[in-house]
Amino acid sequence: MQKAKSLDKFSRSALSPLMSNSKESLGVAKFASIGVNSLKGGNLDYTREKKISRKQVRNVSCTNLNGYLSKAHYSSSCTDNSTKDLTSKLLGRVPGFVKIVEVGPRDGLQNEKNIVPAVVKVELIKLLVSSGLPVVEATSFVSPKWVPQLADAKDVMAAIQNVEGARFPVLTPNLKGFEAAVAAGAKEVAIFASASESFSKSNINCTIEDSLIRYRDVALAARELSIPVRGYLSCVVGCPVEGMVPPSKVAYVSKQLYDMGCSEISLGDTIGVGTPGTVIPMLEAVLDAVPVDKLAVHFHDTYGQALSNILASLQMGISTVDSSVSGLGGCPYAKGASGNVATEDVVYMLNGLGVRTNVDIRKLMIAGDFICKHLGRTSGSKTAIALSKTSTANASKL
Ligand SMILES: CC(C)(COP(=O)([O-])OP(=O)([O-])OC[C@H]1O[C@@H](n2cnc3c(N)ncnc32)[C@H](O)[C@@H]1OP(=O)([O-])[O-])[C@@H](O)C(=O)NCCC(=O)NCCSC(=O)C[C@@](C)(O)CC(=O)[O-]
Repeated sequence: MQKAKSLDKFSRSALSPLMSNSKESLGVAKFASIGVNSLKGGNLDYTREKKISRKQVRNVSCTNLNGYLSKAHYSSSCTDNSTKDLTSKLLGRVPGFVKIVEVGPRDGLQNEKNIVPAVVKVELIKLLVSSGLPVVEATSFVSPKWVPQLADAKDVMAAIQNVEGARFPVLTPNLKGFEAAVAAGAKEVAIFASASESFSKSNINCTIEDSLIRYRDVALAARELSIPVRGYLSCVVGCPVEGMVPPSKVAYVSKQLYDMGCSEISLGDTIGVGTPGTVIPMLEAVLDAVPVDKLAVHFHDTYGQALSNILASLQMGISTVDSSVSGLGGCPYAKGASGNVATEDVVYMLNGLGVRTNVDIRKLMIAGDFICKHLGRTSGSKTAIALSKTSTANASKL
């Protein structure tokens, strides 16, 4: 029901102007080419399009980049009615507010070979919180033999007990981890299943069904303490071993996580192979099983597709997006997995769409700068790189 409603609205508002048949999954691939052709072919007058662009550029230049950094450059500044119509047709379902779940301190660092001292992790968390991020995943209570980088989970949690302004969920793979997390002061936890058998085995050393049995125990224990549980689902479009993962499998495991009481289910493209052509059919299937307001998306950016996939997800009504500052990240048990989509890039896109996040991109860049300096590498965020090159005069106005 939920999906029918959401997709109906989705295809009417977002896809229908560009798709010949929104019922066909394959149409998604057509979507791009039909869209481009019709725009080029005369549905939109090319000259007028150029004028609009110039006007937008004027608007942007007179606000010294602020149009791109803090508000929609389309919404208030653009007065052309037909452009507004097209914009609202294409972006009509994009929510007005998106909750960003920052996973940098956990997903971003778990794959780092050199141990990052707890004090650096704590400072990173504090900087991220001060940028306005509402949720910062702090660490994992997993086996230190499996993920040595996060063996200091207890110390990190102890140091952020008095940090206010954000929630700090932590990963717990089993009851042992859950109990340790609660003892360390965690008020929210996350469990992590997979839609691929091979990945389940390599990441948590058990089958999908066995992991669900374990996670039901964790969910039950959490319910008794009124602790919210987020459910991650990995490999939602592709697995490093099995290749393509069928949407029906993703929908099945999502439903299991939802039924055991997960307050949110985060759909992870663990190895970043998805495109809107595979992500949309996957989301269609999941929306059959789980209400849209319980879903989050978690894209790695291996093939540079993360922002397109996020936009498609927003157009389908999803309003929670995971990302990692400076694009840090990767899963030690997913061969080929690269960094998460960079939080700075997500915030920049959302600002451009007029979507609120309450995140201050300048402060976010300070957090990114801090951790990149510590790791001795350049940022994986195109936005951070571009903005750091703007003149000091402009940067001070961000
Ligand atoms: C699940 C296990 C523990 C099974 O690992 P196992 O070896 O099958 O577990 P076991 O029960 O046989 O225990 C082995 C040892 O680990 C200990 N142990 C057992 N549990 C814990 C615990 N919670 N905390 C601390 N220690 C623990 C246990 O006490 C024992 O210690 P020993 O007797 O050998 O000294 C292991 O496979 C594990 O820790 N896996 C975690 C892997 C991981 O963290 N992966 C990355 C996160 S998932 C991800 O990144 C994807 C995501 C979420 O970002 C979304 C996406 O992008 O797709």
